[in-house]
Amino acid sequence: MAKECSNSSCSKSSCEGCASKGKSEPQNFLAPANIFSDIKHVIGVVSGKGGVGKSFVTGSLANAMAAKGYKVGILDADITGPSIPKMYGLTGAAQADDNGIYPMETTNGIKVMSINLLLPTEDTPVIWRGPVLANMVKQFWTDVVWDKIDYLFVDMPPGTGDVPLTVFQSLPIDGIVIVSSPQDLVKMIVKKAYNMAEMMKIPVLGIVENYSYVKCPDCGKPIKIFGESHIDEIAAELNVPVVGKMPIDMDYASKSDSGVFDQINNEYIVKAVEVMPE
Ligand SMILES: Nc1ncnc2c1ncn2[C@@H]1O[C@H](COP(=O)(O)OP(=O)(O)OP(=O)(O)O)[C@@H](O)[C@H]1O
Repeated sequence: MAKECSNSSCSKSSCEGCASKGKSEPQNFLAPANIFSDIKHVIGVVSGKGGVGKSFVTGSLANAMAAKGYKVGILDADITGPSIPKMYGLTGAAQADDNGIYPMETTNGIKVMSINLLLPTEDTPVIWRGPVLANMVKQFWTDVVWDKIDYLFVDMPPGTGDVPLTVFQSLPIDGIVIVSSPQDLVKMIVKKAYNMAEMMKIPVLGIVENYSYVKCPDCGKPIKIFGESHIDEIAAELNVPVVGKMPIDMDYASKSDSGVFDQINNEYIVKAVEVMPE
C-alpha cells in the first residue's frame, strides 16, 4: 500500500503543486550480508512456474562462471523443492560456528547453501508457511559465511510468492534471468516474472528457453515436441534478449541425476554468460 503523504497541508486528492511531491523514497528492506561475506554480484534465476529447468540453468551459469576463474556461489532459495545439492552430489550437514554457517563446496569449487544441507535427510519434507520459508532464505544471506564471491546465483522457487518477494527486497540483486519453456501460457507466465522484477526495479538480463527441442538420435534434426516457440516475440515485446534455447539433452539429464553436474559445460547458455554484469 502506498505510504500516506506526511505533509499536513496535503489535500490528498492530488499531489500536484505539493512541495513533497517526488520526495518520498521507497522503503529499504535490504538485509546486511554476514560480516565474513564479500559478494560482488547477486543474480536471481526465476521462473513463473515449476519444473522448467531453473535449477538446471542456475547450475549451468555457475559452472560457466567458475570455469572462467570466478569465485561462485549458489544460494538455493527453493526451500520446499531444493535440487542443487543432489545435482552436485553434495550430502551431509553444513558446519557452523560463532561466525555463521559454512556453505559446502562442489568438486568444481562452487559454494552451495541449501536447506538440504541442514536437514537430517534429503527426503525430509519442509512443511513451513511462506513467511518462515522467506526468513530461512534471508538467513542464507545474513548468516552464511560466503567469504569472497564474484557471482552468487540465487535459485528462486517458482512463481511470485513470499520467497521471491523477500529475495528481491532483502538481497542486492543485480539482475535476473528468466527461464521458461515453449508451452501454452508461457507469455502470461514470462510477463508475470518480468512485471514482478520491473515493479521491484530489478533489471531482467535475459530469457532462457528450455526444452526448446530434442535432437533426433538418428539424424540430429531438431524435433519441437512442445510445438513452435513464441519466445522471440515475447522477448521483443518486453525488450529483453533471449540468451539461450536449450534442447532436452539426455547426457545433461543423466549427469544431473547422478550428482555430477560439475561435469556439465552447457554450450546453450553462452549468451547468458555474456549478459552477466562485469
Ligand atoms: N535441457 C534439459 N535436458 C535434460 N534434462 C533437463 C533439462 N532441463 C532440465 N532437465 C531436468 O529436468 C528436471 C527439472 O529441472 P529443474 O530441477 O532444473 O527444474 P526447476 O524449474 O528448477 O524445478 P522446480 O523449481 O519446480 O523444482 C531435472 O531432473 C533436470 O535435470
